[in-house]
Amino acid sequence: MMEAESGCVDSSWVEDVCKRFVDAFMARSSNFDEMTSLESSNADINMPRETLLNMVAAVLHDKNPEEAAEFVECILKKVLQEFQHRIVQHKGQEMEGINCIHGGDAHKREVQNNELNEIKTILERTKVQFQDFKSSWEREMESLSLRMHGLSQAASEYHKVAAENRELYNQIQDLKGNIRVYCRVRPFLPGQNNGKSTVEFTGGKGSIVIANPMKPGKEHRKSFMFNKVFGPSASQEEVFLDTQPLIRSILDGYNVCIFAYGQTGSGKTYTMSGPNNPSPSDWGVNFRALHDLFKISQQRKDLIKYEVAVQMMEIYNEQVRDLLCSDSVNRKLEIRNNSQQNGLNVPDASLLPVCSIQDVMELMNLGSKNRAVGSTAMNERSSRSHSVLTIHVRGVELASRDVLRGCLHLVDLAGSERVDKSEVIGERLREAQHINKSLSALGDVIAALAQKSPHIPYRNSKLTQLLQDSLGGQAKTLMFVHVSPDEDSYGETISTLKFAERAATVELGAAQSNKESGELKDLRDQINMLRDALCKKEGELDRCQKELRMKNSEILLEKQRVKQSVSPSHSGLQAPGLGNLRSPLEEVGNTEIYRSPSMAQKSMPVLSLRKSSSLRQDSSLGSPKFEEEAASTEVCRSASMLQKSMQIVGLKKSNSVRQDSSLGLSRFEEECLKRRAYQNASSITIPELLADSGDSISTKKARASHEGVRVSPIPNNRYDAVESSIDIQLSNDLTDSVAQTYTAPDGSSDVNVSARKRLETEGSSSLIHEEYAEAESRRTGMSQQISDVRTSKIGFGKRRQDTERRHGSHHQAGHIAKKPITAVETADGARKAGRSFSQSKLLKAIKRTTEAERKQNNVLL
Ligand SMILES: Nc1ncnc2c1ncn2[C@@H]1O[C@H](COP(=O)(O)OP(=O)(O)OP(=O)(O)O)[C@@H](O)[C@H]1O
Repeated sequence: MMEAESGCVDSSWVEDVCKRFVDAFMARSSNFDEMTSLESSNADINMPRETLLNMVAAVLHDKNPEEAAEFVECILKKVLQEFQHRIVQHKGQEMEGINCIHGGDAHKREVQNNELNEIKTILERTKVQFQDFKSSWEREMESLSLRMHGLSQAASEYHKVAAENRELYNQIQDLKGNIRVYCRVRPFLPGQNNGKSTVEFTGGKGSIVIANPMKPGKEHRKSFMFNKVFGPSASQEEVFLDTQPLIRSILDGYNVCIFAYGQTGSGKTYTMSGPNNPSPSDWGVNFRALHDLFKISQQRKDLIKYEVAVQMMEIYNEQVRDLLCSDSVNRKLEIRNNSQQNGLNVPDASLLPVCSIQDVMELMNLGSKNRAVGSTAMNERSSRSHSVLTIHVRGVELASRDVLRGCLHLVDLAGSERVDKSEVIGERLREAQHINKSLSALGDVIAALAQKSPHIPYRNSKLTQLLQDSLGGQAKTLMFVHVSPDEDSYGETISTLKFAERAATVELGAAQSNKESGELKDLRDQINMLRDALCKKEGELDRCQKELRMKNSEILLEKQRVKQSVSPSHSGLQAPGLGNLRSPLEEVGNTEIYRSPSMAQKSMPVLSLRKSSSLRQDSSLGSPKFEEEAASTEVCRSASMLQKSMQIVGLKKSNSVRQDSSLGLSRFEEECLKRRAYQNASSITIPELLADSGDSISTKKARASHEGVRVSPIPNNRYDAVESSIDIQLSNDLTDSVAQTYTAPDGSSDVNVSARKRLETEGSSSLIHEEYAEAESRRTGMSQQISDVRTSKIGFGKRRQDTERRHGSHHQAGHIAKKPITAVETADGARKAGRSFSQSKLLKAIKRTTEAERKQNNVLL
């Protein structure tokens, strides 16, 4: 081996040395080869050989040969150690299993133990590290949660503030009463050009930008602002979400109107009702609103009791039709303006109560079937009428009994359309013209309202008439304006949005709740009740007045008839029709009427009854009691007649026959005797004439006529007296009695003709029976007296002398007739003076007197 010139070792020498060392090294490491008996292992070992050669060569090439051996050995040792260590590490895992199976030797076990210990140490270290990490993580989490809590609080505050803001905004809207406008863009329909849309932008804050497809460029874009804009992807639920607060306010007594406006086919019906046969997720505003109504009313059921009823109608060709009625085509309805009390603008339309959403769906299906729809080029199922679904809610607060009335109009307008585009003809064309006319009337109303014009032309169409309360009243009004995204509809879209923009500026004034307090309701009910009662009474009064007029005219007629019959030219003794001179039924006293206590009291003056405490308008007053009083009245009447009779015969009005309870019985009997004397005197007048001259009546009449003596039993002024008398019946009775007495010269005169007639005409009232009985007894008494006179002629001459002395001999017959008239007037006057009889005593007295008279007559006979 030779040294290099530069002092460096020769390369061949290096190579040789390297080789030897590497071989030695490889020999020492042969035990590893055994361990790795695999083929592949050789390749692995060959590799270090090359590497070792290179390494050793690299180390040795600048070393002296003396130091080389030592140096290389040292390196190789180190390399070997490292190699062994690595081999152990590398193979350790594989050997582990084998050592376990075969028990392994102690060394291996030791290695394993070492490794295990090492692993344990690592594990312990890792544990400690993990603990540290955990505690630091916990600390971090804690601080994070604190921060999160703060953030969530801030978020909730934000939501609260946002909700408050919205509420305040709505309140401002309510106060101003603006018509709220929500805009909805329909998606492209299957088959439509999806590529080009006129709607360029829709913003969450209510802005929408429409681009002109024919003129690109910024200047041809138009933007509009509304309360809310829903893009084509907005779901039915999203659309309804902002409508919900309005539904709640219906239950608080507000009137709400939601109407859908837009060109034909833009999605109005879809928004309001949903597609045909909708699933709950497709439900339109109508169903959702009612669903909410029932839900909220159910939640409030412990506080307020709600009743919900539904009306559904349509305006087709300017006619309002009931959609819930089978005969809707023929039944035309009228619209009443100016908020009716019950909130019904169309009171004649069917109003059906509903309790659940199912009821509503059934009714709406029925209504939809009855609605006028047709196919146009623009829409396969186009609504040809404006449909109005009205929900009436009435709630009664259980505690205060306050009444809330709310009403919701859901209006799906027919679509505006260009007749050339919709290619309609015939009936469809007529419908389109009506639709466009009414929509333009709506536009006029909106324009007038926006300009605060003094005249709002509501009456120009049925549609504006129907919406009058919602557009000009105190309702909350929301308009859904619909646009189609397709390019063809650009013109209609712009005009629709302009219309909506104008509508948004309309201020309706603050909405007002229809709440009626319980007390007010009671008072109103009372007023209504009293008004009804008053109407009834007025009706009765009218009827009574009519009857009274009729009776008065009857009396007048009767009076004229009687006047004619008793005129001076009429010389007959009999006064024809005198017995018919009757007072009206009420005036003579009908016991049926008197059964009513109030009528009894009223009738007391007629019957000369003293207002008795026992006959007060008291419900305890039994009719028998009254009959008793009425019977006493008859006694009164008899007593009054007695007075009259006494006057007729010229007796001075006696104080002893005062209408006084102190009337003594014996005194009364005395008076009765006098009365009998009168009766004798009065009843014998004509018989006396007959007996005196022996002439017949006709002869007597002829003679009287020749002498210029009027033989009229009742002079004309008698009737004036009758008329002036309150108790016309009393006078009539007396007149009848007297008249009948004169007409029966043979003593068989029927003095009770009038009573019998009354019995026939007025029915079998106990009063008339009594009267009849009394008249009958009087007749018997008079007949008796006539026959008495015939036989005895007691006192005739004296009475005649008295008569002649008072009235002169020429007027004997006339005087006889005149006396009763004066007597009647006097008796009436006395009665009018208000003196009353003690009824029961008088009744007894008269009975006793009659008995006494009868006895006396018998004696006389
Ligand atoms: N938001 C929407 N999503 C899906 N489809 C819609 C939507 N809006 C409308 N449509 C569909 O568009 C079509 C026309 O809608 P719709 O009948 O509601 O229009 P319209 O405005 O009521 O028309 P018209 O005034 O002629 O009655 C229907 O087939 C409907 O299903």
